[in-house]
Amino acid sequence: MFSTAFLDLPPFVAAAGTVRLPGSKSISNRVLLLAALAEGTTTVHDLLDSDDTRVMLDALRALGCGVELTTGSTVRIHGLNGQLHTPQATLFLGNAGTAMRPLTAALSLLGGDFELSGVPRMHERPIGDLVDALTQLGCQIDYLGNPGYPPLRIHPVAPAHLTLDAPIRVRGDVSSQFLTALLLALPLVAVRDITIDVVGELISKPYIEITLNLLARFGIVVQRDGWQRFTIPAGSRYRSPGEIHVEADASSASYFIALGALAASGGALRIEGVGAESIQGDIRFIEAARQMGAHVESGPNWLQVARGAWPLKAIDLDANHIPDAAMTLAVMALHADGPSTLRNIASWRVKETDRIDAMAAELRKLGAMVEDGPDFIRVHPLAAADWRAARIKTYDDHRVAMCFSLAAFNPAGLPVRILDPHCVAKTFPDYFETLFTVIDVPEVPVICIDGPTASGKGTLAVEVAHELGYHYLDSGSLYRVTGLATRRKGLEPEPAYEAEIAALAETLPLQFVKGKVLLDGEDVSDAIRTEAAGMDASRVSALPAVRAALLALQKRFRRLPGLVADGRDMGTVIFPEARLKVFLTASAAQRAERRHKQLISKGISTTLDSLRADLEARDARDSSRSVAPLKPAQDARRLDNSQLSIAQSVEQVLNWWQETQPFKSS
Ligand SMILES: Nc1ncnc2c1ncn2[C@@H]1O[C@H](COP(=O)(O)OP(=O)(O)OP(=O)(O)O)[C@@H](O)[C@H]1O
Ligand SMILES: Nc1ccn([C@@H]2O[C@H](COP(=O)(O)O)[C@@H](O)[C@H]2O)c(=O)n1
Repeated sequence: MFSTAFLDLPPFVAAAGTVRLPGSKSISNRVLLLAALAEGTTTVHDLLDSDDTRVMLDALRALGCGVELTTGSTVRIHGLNGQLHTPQATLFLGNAGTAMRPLTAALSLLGGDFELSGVPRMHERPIGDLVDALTQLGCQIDYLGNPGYPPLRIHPVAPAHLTLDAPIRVRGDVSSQFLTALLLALPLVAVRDITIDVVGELISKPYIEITLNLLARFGIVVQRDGWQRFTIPAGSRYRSPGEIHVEADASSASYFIALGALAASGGALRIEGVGAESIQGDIRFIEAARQMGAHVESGPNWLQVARGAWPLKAIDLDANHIPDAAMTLAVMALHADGPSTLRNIASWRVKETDRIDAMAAELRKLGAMVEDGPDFIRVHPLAAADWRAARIKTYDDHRVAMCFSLAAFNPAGLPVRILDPHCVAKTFPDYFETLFTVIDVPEVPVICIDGPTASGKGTLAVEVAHELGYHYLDSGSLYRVTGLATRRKGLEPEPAYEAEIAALAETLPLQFVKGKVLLDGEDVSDAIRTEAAGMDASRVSALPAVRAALLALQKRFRRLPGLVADGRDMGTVIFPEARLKVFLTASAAQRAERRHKQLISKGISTTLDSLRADLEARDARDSSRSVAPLKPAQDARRLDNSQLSIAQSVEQVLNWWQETQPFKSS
């Protein structure tokens, strides 16, 4: 997961391969609540691990429900059998509508004292229609902030005081989650038939189908009369199915379906975990994608997508049945043969953010012409010359972030910057990592930082990599480990043993794990950091065959979203095409002093004079060797950090990097 302030996506040219998607958020949170209310233990497999499921699990624990995390995505829930062990709790539900709405209904009926709150955006998401419906029943709920919105206080009500004989009326035209909440909760008190009447045209019907389907898995068979009336039969009781598997998220599939439809070549994109027989309404995104020209094949548990028509065909769609996935169509529409209109999407305005406003604003940043209204958005195609490199604001909305990652696929070959990429944690924490496994880019960005010993290259490179979310290559550690392996083999780091040492380097059993360097499984991080090890590294690094042996390994570090590499020849030999090369220096006196402090802090005793002599000798050898000598690349930017703090050096390099990017004016 990327927790950086932004993530830059280089332009995509192709996509191919296989992705396995995380579990559906809608199914995960419904299943968790049903399992908690049911009698018996439910083992939930393939549960989504995300912000929204975590708040639901925390809430269930706070309510006294037994939650056992077994393997990574399997959870065992010990059901409460409709009886609360803890009839008092304060629950923080983040921005999870799939937790806030059903828990409000269930806790109002279970009897107890509860306070439910969330992040500020949750307090702007309406819940009044659900509270009104529950109040008709006799539940007692107070608004602790603005009327009609969380936070809420729920007071205990005895079941005998609930009015269950008249139909409960609930609005269906703002959010289908209100009806879902009632359907999930009312079996708790079904001593007689309970009828729910939907007022207004029910939106997002497929989500209600998921609810009914899952209720049936837990023993509750709801009678449905069209989409206006639902009856929970008297005597309904939740019974655990024992084991239940969560399908992969069909809305998340939409980004990869779109990618397959957009990618020019590279073969098909296969999506595993969800298929044509999914119970999720958003699977119907496939129909819309096909309408736009995507070539989609499907099986029970997989999808395979390739580009069909190109440009894509413009679409005019009532997207009420696929509200979440339809956002992806808005980005695909940039590549269509005319304006595309998505209608009947008023619910976008009350989601994680006002999604109509958000999509329109960010599409305009890319250069697109967009029209929008209370319940529609119309997106005009974008010609290659009109695309702009944009910084995409994500509004703490996972779907905005994921949709706009697709803007990195554009005919102008422009990158896209996604601000606050961490918001994908709501439903797909590893979204970007998954994306990077299937896309092809013309150039993975690299920043090279070369310079003499103890100039601060490693410190600077690690910080810059951290800020950008890039990978990091400490190339010196490869020579250091080679030097150590040489000694352990009883060899001298001398030209006489060049072939043997190169053979060692070629097959180093080396791993980098959580900042540690492992040689054949042994943590050698400290052993390679002594000055003697540095000197051995310098000796082996002067051997041409050793340098050649380590070449391919270093190049393999260049992976998306980018790399910061430090060493002596990063800019001159390993990545000569890098857009930013920094040659970092500091006076010998400063460097010796820094290294002295560094070693003393690690409990290694040494003297300033000997250190300075050692580092000067090492620099002299590194600069004078015949292959890949230490020297600035012709196009390197020089940075003398003798008088700079680490933070100032980092800022300078990030500013230089910024200058190489086309985001300035957006
Ligand atoms: N700008 C700076 N100001 C003060 N101290 C710094 C600065 N940059 C780095 N240092 C400190 O100098 C020491 C050496 O830095 P670092 O290990 O990053 O150097 P290096 O160039 O990677 O060394 P080597 O080439 O030997 O691996 C560290 O203790 C680090 O905290
Ligand atoms: N790209 C590189 C990196 C390092 N070396 C040699 O390894 C020695 C140790 O490197 P540190 O950065 O960890 O101090 C260094 O003195 C160089 O001789 C190299 O040749 N090329």
